[in-house]
Amino acid sequence: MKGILLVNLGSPKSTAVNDVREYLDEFLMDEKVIDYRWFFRALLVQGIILNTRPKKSAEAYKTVWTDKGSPLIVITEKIQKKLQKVVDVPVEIGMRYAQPSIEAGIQKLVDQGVSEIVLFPLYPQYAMSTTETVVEKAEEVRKQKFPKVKINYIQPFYDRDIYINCLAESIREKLPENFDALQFSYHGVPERHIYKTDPTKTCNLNDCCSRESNPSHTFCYRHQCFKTTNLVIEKLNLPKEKTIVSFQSRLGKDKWIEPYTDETLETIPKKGVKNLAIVCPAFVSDCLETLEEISVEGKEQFLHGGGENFHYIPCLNDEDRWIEVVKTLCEEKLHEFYLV
Ligand SMILES: C=CC1=C(C)c2cc3[nH]c(cc4nc(cc5[nH]c(cc1n2)c(C)c5CCC(=O)O)C(CCC(=O)O)=C4C)c(C)c3C=C
Ligand SMILES: [Fe+2]
Ligand SMILES: [Fe+2]
Repeated sequence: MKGILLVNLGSPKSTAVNDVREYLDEFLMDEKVIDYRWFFRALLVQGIILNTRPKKSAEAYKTVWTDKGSPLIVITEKIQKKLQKVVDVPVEIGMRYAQPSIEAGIQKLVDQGVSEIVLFPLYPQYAMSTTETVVEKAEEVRKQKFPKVKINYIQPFYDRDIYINCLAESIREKLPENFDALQFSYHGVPERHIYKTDPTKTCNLNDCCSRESNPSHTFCYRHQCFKTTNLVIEKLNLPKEKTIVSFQSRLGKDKWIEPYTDETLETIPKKGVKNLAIVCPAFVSDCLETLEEISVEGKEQFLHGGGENFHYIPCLNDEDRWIEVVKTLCEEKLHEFYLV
């Protein structure tokens, strides 16, 4: 029997500082996220970051937390429930970090008689710190705990027509009547991650990422963000000069991919952008990084820089048109089980 596992990043189990610390410890000690050798990673994460960040992050989580828990998990559960209504195989969720874990999700499917799983990492663009770590973790769990189970992974869908149409329509509906620019703010990654995962060693992180084709693009997160943006802009018929791409959520002292969202928000009002619409297409569900970092902090940065109107466009969340896309992508992979 077949089943579907939707995998998202995960959140702390509560906004208590200790729970946030435990979550950040698991997340940041993942060598696909902070890719230093164990000793240096432990020194940075456990010796420095975990001394101060959990308190600050817990405060931020408190501002977005709902009665039912973290927005990211609540929304992923809503996607699961809606998808379950339109497909005829069991659907479960698993988080890369904290609970409900990937292992718990697979166990629930196995308990329902599933032996062939379509696993959907809920990230449109490929990154070592998202897609790759999910696949690695799921394979580790499968080999250790469920050796008889087969898993088929859904690939990044950043340029798929069905996804682009869905994202463009969702943005179109929510765009305010008057805006000077539409900003696409993607989660950032350290530059080093892109060089590391580029098997062709051809990406220079400059104009290369915006070229139409280059062998490095399959694993270039920066290119995939540009591509999603360009395809959406085309669908929306927007002039390119009216759009901005930037990368948010930097952590630590390394160089991250540019341009940075916070700096952009502070400077664009001086260049004439007073009315801004902003969307975050690296996230399929709203979460701390969109609801707090962009909607609250980002808005302050923009207004502080001289901006007048800041309009945040929510993620796809559990919109029906997005559930249709999830269904189609899952069904494609479910069918592949019949072909092998
Ligand atoms: C959308 C894709 C994501 C990428 C790429 C990504 C890379 C990445 N993130 C960190 C550090 C942190 N990220 C945090 C939160 C967070 N990150 C993503 C997604 C991506 N991260 C999401 C969906 C969330 C929100 C989780 C939630 O519960 O709502 C955090 C925790 C919050 C905080 O303290 O600010 C950290 C830390 C790194 C280092 C990284 C790439 C190397
Ligand atoms: Fe992150
Ligand atoms: Fe690139």
